[in-house]
This record gives sequence, C-alpha cells and structure tokens, in this order.
Amino acid sequence: MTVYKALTIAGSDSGGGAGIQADLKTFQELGVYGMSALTAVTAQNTLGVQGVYPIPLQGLKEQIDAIGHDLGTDTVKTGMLHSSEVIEAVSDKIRTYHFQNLVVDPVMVAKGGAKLLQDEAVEALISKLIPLATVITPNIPEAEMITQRKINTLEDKKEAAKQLIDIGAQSVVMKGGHEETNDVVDLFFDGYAFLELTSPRIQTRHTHGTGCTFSSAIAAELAKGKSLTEAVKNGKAFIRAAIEHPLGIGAGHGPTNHWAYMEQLRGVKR
Ligand SMILES: Nc1ncnc2c1ncn2[C@@H]1O[C@H](COP(=O)(O)OP(=O)(O)OP(=O)(O)O)[C@@H](O)[C@H]1O
Ligand SMILES: Cc1ncc(CO)c(N)n1
Repeated sequence: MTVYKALTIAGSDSGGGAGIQADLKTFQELGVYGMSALTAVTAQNTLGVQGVYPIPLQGLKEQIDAIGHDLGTDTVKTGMLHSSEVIEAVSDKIRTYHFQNLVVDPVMVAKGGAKLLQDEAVEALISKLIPLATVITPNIPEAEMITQRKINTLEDKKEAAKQLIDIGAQSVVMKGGHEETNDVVDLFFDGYAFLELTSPRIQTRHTHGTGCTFSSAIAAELAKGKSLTEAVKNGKAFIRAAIEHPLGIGAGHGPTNHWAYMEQLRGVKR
C-alpha cells in the first residue's frame, strides 16, 4: 500500500474548525496520512479567539525534526506562523529536509479580527517563505499586505499575483471569499496562464476555517501526485462542498463540513 503523507505547520484551534484540526481532518478525508508541528495553541471557538499561546521555538523545531528524521513527508502546508522567528525556523527546516510541495497559506487575521501574525513578520514571509512556495493561497487582504497594493479589480488581482511570482512563489491562488460578488472567484496563476475558479457564493455564516481547509485540501492532492491545476480544482470542490453543507454548530461563525466532499462522491446522505 502506498501511504501519502502531509505535514501541517500551523496553530491549534480548540474549536476544531480551523488550524491544524481543519488540516488533519481534510488530510484524513482525502486519504492522506496527516502529521503536525504546532506553532501556537489558541483558545478559540465560533465566537472568536480568546487566547494565543506560542509554542517555544525549540519545541517547534523539534517537532519538525522528529518528522524529518523519521517519517518524511510528501507535502507541507503552513498556516498560522505567528512571528518572524517562527517563519525563519520553518524556512530553515524545509530547506534542511528538502521537503517538496510547499503550500503557504499566509494566515494573518482570524475571522473575528484577532491577529495571528505579527505585523513585522510580513517581511520574513516575503524573504524566507514565499520563495519556497509551490503555491501560496492569500485572501485579498493578505495579498494586499504582502504586495502593498490595493486590490479592487480583476486587473489588480492579476498584477498582485504576478508580484507574488516575482517574489519567488511557483504559483498563486488569490481567494475571492472576501469580495462581495455573486460568484466567488479564486484566481490561479502559475506564472504563465491565469485560471478563474468560479462557484456560486453561498450565503452562510459558517465560514470558520475555509482558508485552512482549502489550502490543506490542495496540499493533500499534491501529496497524492496530482498536478498543481488538478490539486487546486479539487481543493476548490472540497471547500465548496464543505461550505454548502455546514454542520450548524456554535453560536458564531461555525465550522465547515469536512465530511461533505467525500460523502458527495460516495453518494452518502447524512
Ligand atoms: N461564501 C462562500 N461561498 C462559497 N465559497 C466560499 C465562500 N467563502 C469562501 N469561499 C471559498 O473558500 C475558500 C477560502 O476563501 P477565503 O477568502 O474565505 O479564505 P480565508 O479568508 O483565508 O479564510 P479564513 O478566514 O479561514 O482564513 C476559497 O476557495 C473561497 O472561494
Ligand atoms: C489556529 C488558527 N489558524 C488559522 C486560522 C484562520 O482561519 C484560525 N482562525 N486559527
């Protein structure tokens, strides 16, 4: 049996909808063996983030070493990295172990507005991590922070995507979740051609962890050897199903449904 492996380097969401919990659930659903290196523990639920507790840097490094020395991985996904020290350490380890297929979700702010990345860490993201990325998946505000340009039109998105490639990413998915259009358009760019991934905007408050789930679905598909374009398309189908069939739990922004995509493929009704 071939076992495909994926490592998430991210924060813990005690509420289970975002962070490493969302990543590991997504890996499992897509048939990939999930591993994790925790950067921080958050006390969090559907109402917001109540606390952020960074893991000591040495502890983070040892978690990645533990995987690099023994299990190895077919793909790495990064989420909440918190500080420039963490970004530098993660970048070093990825290079030391020659980890392939890096999906960088440049997480900056949680849905309720809590800061998950310190402002001064954006520079380290640009100089240390984005150049290693197979694909980077910013939402519009994140792309604006990184590129220092306002993004309003499709042309703006394309220019920002080109700038991210110039910084060194192999490809970009600029997510359209934060726009107000009828359809959600995620723009994929591999440095050569643009591909618009369009789906109907679902009216729901249950969007906690959409970005984490989307990027980990892309990572899982890459681990299985799918091409970048296939991985991004399948990731989009995974998150679409997860948003379309919310679990309806929690009083605030509830989690998405990580079972929905595979249940849809298998024709299962919950
Ligand atoms: N209301 C919606 N209807 C359909 N798809 C959506 C909706 N909101 C987000 N998505 C999809 O979810 C994925 C994540 O997009 P989004 O822009 O919400 O990411 P994000 O802001 O990084 O998420 P997070 O808040 O979890 O960090 C994208 O593929 C986007 O198309
Ligand atoms: C731990 C964690 N990572 C990422 C996000 C972004 O959704 C979040 N809310 N919490």
